[in-house]
Amino acid sequence: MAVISARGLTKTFGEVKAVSELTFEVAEGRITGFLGPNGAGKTTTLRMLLGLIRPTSGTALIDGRPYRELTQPRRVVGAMLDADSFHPGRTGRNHLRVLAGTTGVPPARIDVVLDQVSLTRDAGRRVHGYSVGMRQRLGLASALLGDPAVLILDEPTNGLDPAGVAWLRTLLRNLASEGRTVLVSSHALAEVAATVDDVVIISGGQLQYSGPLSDLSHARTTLEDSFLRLTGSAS
Ligand SMILES: Nc1ncnc2c1ncn2[C@@H]1O[C@H](COP(=O)(O)OP(=O)(O)OP(=O)(O)O)[C@@H](O)[C@H]1O
Repeated sequence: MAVISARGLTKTFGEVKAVSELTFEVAEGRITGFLGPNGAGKTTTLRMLLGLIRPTSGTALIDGRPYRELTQPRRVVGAMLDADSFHPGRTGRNHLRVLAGTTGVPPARIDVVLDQVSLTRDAGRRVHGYSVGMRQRLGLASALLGDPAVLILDEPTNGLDPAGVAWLRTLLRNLASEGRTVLVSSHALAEVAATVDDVVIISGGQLQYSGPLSDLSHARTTLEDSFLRLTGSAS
């Protein structure tokens, strides 16, 4: 059974059909890139997977159940959608402490995830003084706090410097090799090509491709070539 599965997933906002009849699966133990041009419907899809908005029709399942029906959702799924949603007056460590308290995660996990994202040294600083990359790392730490089997990350490389991007690539690979399911949306196609096993590409809310990266990009065709062709965005 696929760990993440979308079946006929559709969302309309008034006149706008943001996501249309989307069907795809995301396998465990692999990194899957979720790609599409601006406005393609990626964030809307991720928000439906995470139970933040209700599909107009179709289903979004994690471990065979809608997110809202998972008994301990934070322990099953770690998500990073908006890395800028922290209380600015809290320190990084306090943010994680509050999150651990509300989600029933053992406090001992706080030091583990701070170390995992290399934020231990800055954990006592208030978030309003954090750089963009440090906020991204805190977002990742929050996603990892419940030691989840599934990670859903929206643009996690945003604001990371080149060393940070390389670090994230290794982190995601390690998480996948532990058997976790990793779904990552991104516009950074060269980085995606260097990181993922599978890709799901959408455009105009509709599925354009779902499958192994190796079927899309090879010696003469880059992921960017395929993306531009599949999404009709070639100029
Ligand atoms: N709450 C909302 N109300 C109205 N329209 C919305 C809402 N959320 C998203 N949309 C519309 O749905 C479409 C898909 O938006 P979405 O944010 O999912 O795209 P995206 O692929 O994540 O884009 P980007 O790469 O620019 O972040 C867009 O036309 C957007 O304007």
